[in-house]
Amino acid sequence: MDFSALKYALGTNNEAKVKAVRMATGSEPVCLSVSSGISGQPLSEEETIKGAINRAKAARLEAGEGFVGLGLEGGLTFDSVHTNQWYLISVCAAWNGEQLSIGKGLAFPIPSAAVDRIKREGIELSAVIDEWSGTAGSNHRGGAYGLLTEGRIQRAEVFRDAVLAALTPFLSSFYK
Ligand SMILES: O=P(O)(O)OP(=O)(O)OP(=O)(O)OC[C@H]1O[C@@H](n2cnc3c(O)ncnc32)[C@H](O)[C@@H]1O
Repeated sequence: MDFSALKYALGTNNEAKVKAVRMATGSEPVCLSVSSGISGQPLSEEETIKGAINRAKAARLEAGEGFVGLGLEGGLTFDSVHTNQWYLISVCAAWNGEQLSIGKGLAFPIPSAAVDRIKREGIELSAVIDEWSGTAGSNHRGGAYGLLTEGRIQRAEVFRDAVLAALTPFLSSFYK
């Protein structure tokens, strides 16, 4: 599969997300600041996927016909069935004008203390992670994955896998 054969319009300038697309496709996306059309802090998988789709479609619309739109969205989801635990998910939507594809990256458990603050104070996950890690802009770098795994997993790597999952049906002959 030649991922670099396609042209990509990415619906953000976020550094971790741009890096993820570079790693997944081996090419440089056109980056466009578009709206996700959802809340700043998605609190369900459904809303997270919706934000990714909105970004992918808006990016392609702005970039034009020859592009595959990519929307990368991070969000939280609660598992009430097995673990009573919140998870961070990283989703990629890909839209080529005809076909929509969704890739879901690693779901990682998020401490309830973080989610309690998000709900109580109306802040976003990045604010909590910035505070806990003593840095700014954590969502452009390792993110919550980086902090919680002490650098073993980076946000860009999780999104890279989500991008590969979303794009593979466009490129692999197994899906034809
Ligand atoms: O610049 P954009 O593309 O908007 O990216 P973002 O990181 O600000 O926003 P997302 O919509 O992907 O994520 C929703 C919120 O969750 C936060 N978030 C998601 N994943 C995170 C991570 O790994 N580390 C820290 N914050 C994260 C993020 O910063 C937002 O406040």
